[in-house]
Amino acid sequence: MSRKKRGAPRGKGNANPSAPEDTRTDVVERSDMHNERFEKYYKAQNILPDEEWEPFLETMRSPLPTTFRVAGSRQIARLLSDTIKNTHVPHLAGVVFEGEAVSPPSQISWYPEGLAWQFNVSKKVLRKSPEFKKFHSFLVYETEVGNISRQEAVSMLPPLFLEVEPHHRVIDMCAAPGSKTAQLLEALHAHDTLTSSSFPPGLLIANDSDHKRTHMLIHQAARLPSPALMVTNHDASIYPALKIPSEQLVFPPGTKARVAAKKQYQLLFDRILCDVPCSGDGTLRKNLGIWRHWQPMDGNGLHSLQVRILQRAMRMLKKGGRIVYSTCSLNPVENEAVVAAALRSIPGFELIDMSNHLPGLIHRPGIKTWRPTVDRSISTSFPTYAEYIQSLPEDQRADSKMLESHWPPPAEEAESLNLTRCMRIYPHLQDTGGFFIAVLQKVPPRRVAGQPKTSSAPESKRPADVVEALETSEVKKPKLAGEADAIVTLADDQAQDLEEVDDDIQEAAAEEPIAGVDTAAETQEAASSMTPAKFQQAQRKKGKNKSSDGGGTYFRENPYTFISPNDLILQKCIAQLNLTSTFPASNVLVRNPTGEPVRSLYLTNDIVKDIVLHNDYARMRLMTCGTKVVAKQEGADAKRMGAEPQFRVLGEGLPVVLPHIDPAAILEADVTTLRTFVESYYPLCESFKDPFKSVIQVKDSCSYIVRFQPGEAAGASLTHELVLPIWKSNVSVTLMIDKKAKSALSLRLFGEDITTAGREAAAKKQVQSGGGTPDESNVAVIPVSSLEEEATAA
Ligand SMILES: C[S@@+](CC[C@H](N)C(=O)[O-])C[C@H]1O[C@@H](n2cnc3c(N)ncnc32)[C@H](O)[C@@H]1O
Repeated sequence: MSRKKRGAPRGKGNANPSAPEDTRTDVVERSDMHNERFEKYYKAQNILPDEEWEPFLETMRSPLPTTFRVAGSRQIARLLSDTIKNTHVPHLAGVVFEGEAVSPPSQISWYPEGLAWQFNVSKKVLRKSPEFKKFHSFLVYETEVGNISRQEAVSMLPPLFLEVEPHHRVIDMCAAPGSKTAQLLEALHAHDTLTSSSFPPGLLIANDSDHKRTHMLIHQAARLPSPALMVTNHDASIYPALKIPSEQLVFPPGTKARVAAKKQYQLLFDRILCDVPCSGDGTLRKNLGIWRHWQPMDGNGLHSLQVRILQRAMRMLKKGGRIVYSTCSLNPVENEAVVAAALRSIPGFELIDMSNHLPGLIHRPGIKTWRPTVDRSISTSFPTYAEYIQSLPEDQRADSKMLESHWPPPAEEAESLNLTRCMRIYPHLQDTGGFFIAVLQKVPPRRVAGQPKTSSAPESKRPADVVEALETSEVKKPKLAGEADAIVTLADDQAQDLEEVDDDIQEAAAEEPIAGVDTAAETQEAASSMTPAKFQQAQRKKGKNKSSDGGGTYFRENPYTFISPNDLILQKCIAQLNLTSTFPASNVLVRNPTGEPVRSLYLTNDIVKDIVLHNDYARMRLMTCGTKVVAKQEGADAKRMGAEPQFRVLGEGLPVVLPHIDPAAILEADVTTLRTFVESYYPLCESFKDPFKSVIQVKDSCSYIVRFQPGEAAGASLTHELVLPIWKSNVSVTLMIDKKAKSALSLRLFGEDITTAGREAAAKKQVQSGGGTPDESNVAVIPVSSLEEEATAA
């Protein structure tokens, strides 16, 4: 019988960002895969017709197929997907392991352009079958370098329903660990080419309330460096209103320039993802411990936070904008109930029908009625909230943890909310996890013939009494450790900030700055009249008086300082790296207490710059923004050259700066040259063949960019050009890419890991498996180290 480890139910630990992750690893046998409460509760919810109940449970008990997405820019993704289709799949077709046929990977039918794959192969096959072993190491390496993202199939859905475009302003409210953030970033960078990254005009803010988990986001995002990315660390339900300068907006005719220049506007978003913390019972197939611990009060307890996060998102959305609300729970209390509560409390939104958006995706409509339970054992349930409240002794009513919004709205209203437009994904339908998605739209401005574009459209209001009834009833019940109150009161607080900036024309006409937020003038004044260190000190002081959001901890990150385009070091860098006049020198920032360009330079696009300049970074709880493109070369070689700092383009930042590098400064090379670079850490200049050898030998010690042209040689076929950074020392040259990226490249080009590290690892394995002493000629003398260390040593 197979033994499985228990994983952390999604959202359990997440709901409380300060709660430690559940890392217990108790073992769950297949015979333990039953939970009476689960079955009783979901049968009562009527989520499935009777005849589907057994297939549903049976699928829940079977292992989830391995699924992955080919990531990166579209062109890279297509290329890699073609490699899988044309090289790996034929190689894996017809594999027989221990007498049984094993199916090769197949494309997920509903994923656009066939860029997502799945296979159902046991670990034993992956480890022991030579064919699958090779495929497995291909996956491992490509995952390491960010070209492949292992992600549950259903988790790929929300970004697809958001339909992000490069100009969109997007926020991912609960983003960590960041698999969906990566997808959103890819959509923002859809116009990238194989070798260079675009500067999309749009924005992606990836937020998570858990400070530690925001570092996962930063790590994940480093795989697709973007000048349009910001990572913040806030409680999404009270996400602060961010300001952008007025120049970004169109003013109605007649607006005085003085008024326009003074005005700050709240940044509203085109697309918002609310992939909220949830009880996670849709992940039962991989988080087997849920079988033991599932109980309905988890969902009941999360409902309030989920509503508040969705309400906050609705307050931050542009007219015509779109929100995707998703959970990996099947519980209507965390799904339709949340959507209904949010729609009832904030007018002007509607659920949109996207049931045909992904042909091939099988899903079921949202449900219009459900039956919340009020105790762990599901022994009591009430058809309506009123009946439930009546059942309680009067002195206990105020302490009840259940809200009216846990119950379905009256039938007629449930109908008018179009809850059936929500989408439920059940595991047995397409061999996936369980999932829920709702797509909400803020009703777009209605254009009246002859009216100017900036005019405000009338809100499509739901009957005021309905909304009021819901809000009043919720306000009356402070429950769940103060959460219930917050559903409405927090949203209302912020509504004062936000609603007046809802319509373009109103925004432009209003003279008053947004209530409750520092004005940009204040921030700019503070920033310009203080050194960054003093500014940070002032923030610290502020922090002492008022505990911050996002976990209530004081915010300790370094400040962000945009350096002058005329800064001497920046100018030197521009000259050294042969950057042309198109390089956006005024969008370069540094992150350190002094605000000097001492180590690394980051590049942002204009909207990120505007946000950083007009908002207090500590109030934003900004963890990072833009992308690191240039770093000071710290090696002995650089030091030998005197006090003059030397800078080099970072591999991760190269696609972003490449369009701004003088083409004449880019060195040309072929596949044979590439092989020499891949085979050793520091190939001597003389070990290359001409013409590259003569070119590199006479170069000064410095950072250079090499363009490797497509071609076939040295046992490899390079199908597309490759542009990589190198560092030239006195007599040797180093390829400045991470050693894992180098191994991945080697595998892709040469079919094996010919890097020093790869050969060392293979030799070690050979010794361990009793294969004898490795062939000395194949083993490098230089110990395996990270590339940063290698570069330093160079
Ligand atoms: C379901 S996970 C998100 C998964 C993520 N979207 C992805 O695709 O990788 C929920 C996340 O919400 C975060 N979270 C929990 N409460 C939050 C809150 N109040 N505000 C923002 N994030 C929160 C958790 O830390 C967790 O990372």
